Amino acid sequence: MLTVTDLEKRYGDTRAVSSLSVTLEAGELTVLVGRSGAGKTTLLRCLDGLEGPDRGTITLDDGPLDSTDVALVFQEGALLERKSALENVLDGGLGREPAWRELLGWHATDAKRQAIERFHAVGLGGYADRRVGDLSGGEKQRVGIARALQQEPRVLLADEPVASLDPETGRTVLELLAEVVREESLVGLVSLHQPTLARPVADRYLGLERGRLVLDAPAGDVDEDRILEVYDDG
Ligand SMILES: Nc1ncnc2c1ncn2[C@@H]1O[C@H](COP(=O)(O)OP(=O)(O)OP(=O)(O)O)[C@@H](O)[C@H]1O
Repeated sequence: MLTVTDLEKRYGDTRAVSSLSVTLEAGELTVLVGRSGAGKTTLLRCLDGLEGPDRGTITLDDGPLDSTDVALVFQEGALLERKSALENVLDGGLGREPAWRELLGWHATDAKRQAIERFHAVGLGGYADRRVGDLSGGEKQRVGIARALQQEPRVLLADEPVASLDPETGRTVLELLAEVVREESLVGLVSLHQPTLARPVADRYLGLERGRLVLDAPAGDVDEDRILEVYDDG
């Protein structure tokens, strides 16, 4: 269980995240919605430890959240296009290997075996040696998810992971995220600009308006109009 209490992050006079408290359960995929500038990325960056909050606490199962427990999937996968899919996934786990291996870019046999298993888990069996630059957007995003899983996180975050994909491909990537969150019992939080795409797989919706949490409800209790209201903060 991930617990955020009274979180605040300011940039100058802008309160990007303001007095935010929320609890997210392991094994659930939560979808984070809100207009551009509402604070979604800032919240994800605070959870990933990329930003230090100005106030508030973040705990995982009652202990302080360690950034090594968190993996973030980026919009374009943030992969190295010239490297193979396998190398990209292995790089995801580097923080877990000894520093000398990290320096030399050598990977343990176990890590390679795990990475190959992850290719199958994300529906890319046989793609390990393919150059990432030659993959489609949806395939890259699957590699991005495999790379995040290679970090063996307890919290899986994704910032607009399907923004550049067509709706059908986006839907299948969201299904994959939901599947790994459930199977590996991760805390899953995904920001999206197409919230209804996630309807079949979302367990919970959070809505942000100018940094404040204005929606926090199980997906079954939230209809489309309620979600769209979050975007209507004129
Ligand atoms: N590094 C920064 N320096 C200054 N202001 C920032 C910085 N990062 C974000 N902000 C501001 O904080 C607010 C929240 O931005 P954030 O990127 O978190 O929103 P968002 O909901 O993720 O938007 P989008 O959907 O467009 O990605 C915005 O007003 C933004 O301009």
